[in-house]
Amino acid sequence: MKQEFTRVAVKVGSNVLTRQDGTLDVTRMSALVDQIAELHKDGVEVILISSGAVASGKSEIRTTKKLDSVDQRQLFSAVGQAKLINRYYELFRDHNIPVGQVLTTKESFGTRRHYLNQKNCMTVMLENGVLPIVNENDTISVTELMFTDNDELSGLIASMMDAQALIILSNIDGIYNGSPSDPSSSVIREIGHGEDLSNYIQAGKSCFGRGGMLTKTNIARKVADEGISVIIANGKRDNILGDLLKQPEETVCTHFVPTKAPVSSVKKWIAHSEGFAKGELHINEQATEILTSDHAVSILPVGIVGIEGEFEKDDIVRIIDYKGNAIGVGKANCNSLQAREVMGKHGKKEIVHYDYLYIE
Ligand SMILES: Nc1ncnc2c1ncn2[C@@H]1O[C@H](COP(=O)(O)OP(=O)(O)O)[C@@H](O)[C@H]1O
Ligand SMILES: N[C@@H](CCC(=O)OP(=O)(O)O)C(=O)O
Repeated sequence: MKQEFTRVAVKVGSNVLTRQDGTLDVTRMSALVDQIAELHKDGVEVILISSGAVASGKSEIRTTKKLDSVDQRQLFSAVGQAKLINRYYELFRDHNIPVGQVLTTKESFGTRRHYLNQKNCMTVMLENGVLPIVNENDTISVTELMFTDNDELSGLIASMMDAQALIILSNIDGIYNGSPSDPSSSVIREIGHGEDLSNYIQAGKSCFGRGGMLTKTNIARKVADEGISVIIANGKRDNILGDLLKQPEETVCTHFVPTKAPVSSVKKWIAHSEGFAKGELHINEQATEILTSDHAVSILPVGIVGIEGEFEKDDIVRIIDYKGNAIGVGKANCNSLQAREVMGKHGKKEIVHYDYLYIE
């Protein structure tokens, strides 16, 4: 069945854009740009999340002394991102498509205000026919401030921009039900809600990639659970984007089937904000039971048995069940001092309202 998407996020991994010797594969880039331009002409809004800054900078610079990994990444990405965006600018210009660069950091998703600022920036670009090309700002994102990889970033962008589909292009046809190098394994074509893939995923990743298949599958599931179709496919195959959208049945890929439940914009933001949690709410067995059922409930002080960390009103807090497992995240309705005062008491206002709560 032909897919009728009007807004898609396309993520292109480092290894799709990089030749074996580490140089930028401009032929591949050009082929992908032609395909995206085709979608654009068909009226599909595309947001491109492109890796490749570090890899393309590496081949430009010869360092005289040995650099540590942070210095290398900062140096190569500073040079490489300029080269990458310049290439995209020229390639899209041949199709009369204006492009704009959006460089972001994990921190820029941490507060709702920053989040909405970024959303507004990309919305206004799309409204004016400008194709956003997004990457992490690798020059200033280091260690714990970094995204795991651009899969994580692409999930946030697809969710934030209410894309109907996220297409993750890697150097492999999809997720295999065994080692990809084993001839007896094959690509899993469809993955539904709650399917456990941990037995299939190997720890290895391609030589220029950062996260590997495990982060891809975790992100893919989370995004699909927000109602967005996620497709993992091979960006090195000719005309892959056109084939995925126009003849999906005949095109090899892994499709994470989206859940039907609509998810509000605030909940989508909260779902991806685990990394910004400032504190923890520990809840009792009864509260755990009701929160993990299908009921829409808020977290009341009476169900809280412990509070860790210091947080302000509107900060993100992690929800920990009575067995000590992290089961979700929410936006606190008060600061940690006020929460401690009412903890365990009946008849008090909720600490996390249902609309600002995401349980996995
Ligand atoms: N079950 C699996 N199916 C497919 N690929 C797998 C599997 N387990 C591990 N991988 C590895 O994951 C790699 C893709 O992830 P990654 O290197 O992060 O790519 P990218 O740079 O495109 O994000 C593949 O090249 C493959 O080596
Ligand atoms: N932001 C980095 C890419 C990070 C990365 O390697 O991501 P991925 O392609 O998902 O493995 C860059 O442009 O070099």
